[in-house]
Amino acid sequence: MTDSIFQIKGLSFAYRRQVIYEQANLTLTAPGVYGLIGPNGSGKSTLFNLITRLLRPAKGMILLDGAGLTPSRVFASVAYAQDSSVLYPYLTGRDHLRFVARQHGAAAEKIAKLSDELEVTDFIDRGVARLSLGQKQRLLIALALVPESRLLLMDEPLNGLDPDSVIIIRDLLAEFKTSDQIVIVSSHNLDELDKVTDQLIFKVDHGLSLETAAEGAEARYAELYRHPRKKLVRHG
Ligand SMILES: Nc1ncnc2c1ncn2[C@@H]1O[C@H](COP(=O)(O)OP(=O)(O)OP(=O)(O)O)[C@@H](O)[C@H]1O
Repeated sequence: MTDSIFQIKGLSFAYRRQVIYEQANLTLTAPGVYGLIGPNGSGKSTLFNLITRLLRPAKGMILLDGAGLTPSRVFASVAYAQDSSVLYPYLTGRDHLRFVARQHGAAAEKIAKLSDELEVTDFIDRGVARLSLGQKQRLLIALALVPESRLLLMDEPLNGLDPDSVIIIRDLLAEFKTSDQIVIVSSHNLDELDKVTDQLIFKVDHGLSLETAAEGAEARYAELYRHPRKKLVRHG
């Protein structure tokens, strides 16, 4: 019997010879918002792809509420706001939202509510190919929120967002602090992460480390990853 609600046990994964995870472990015991932090290319998107089974681990288990994440459990319990390449360029935002709502048996009013909250209503009937990066980003987040999944993964949700949109997402994430959903958000915007959570998951070496960074995400980031600047050699 375990009191973990989300657990990664002995996860190993490599792209050919590039090891990304080696015996990585992570245990989350409470719902809420968690920041996922690591430098470019360290393996954050890879982790989301492993959780959602878009990639298969070489070793290890990923458990949600004590049970392994099979494809049908991923469909039922995990929402993934990936990058905008998953959108169909010739379909509109409304087409996407209706499709996801139908797949998950969500009510039509949900689409209107989320469109309103994420301010996608103005461009909801426009083809995705004609949307800006920030508009696509807001649509992706609205899509991920349709099923009210137990586990919500957001890969760089603040990418390309203007300050107003950042505030919308920040307010939205704040609401998850008290819900029974588990939200894992990867972001390089450490100031924004600090505003929504102090529960941070750092990619360290080939593992994961859950910490409450009392001194803030940026200070901890510097300790973990920043290399001392090379001194400039002056000639002459
Ligand atoms: N399909 C793939 N085939 C081979 N290598 C890959 C593949 N996808 C990612 N990688 C490599 O794996 C490493 C981890 O990539 P990943 O996209 O998970 O990092 P990330 O932490 O999400 O990066 P970023 O912060 O830049 O988004 C990188 O070195 C990347 O080049």
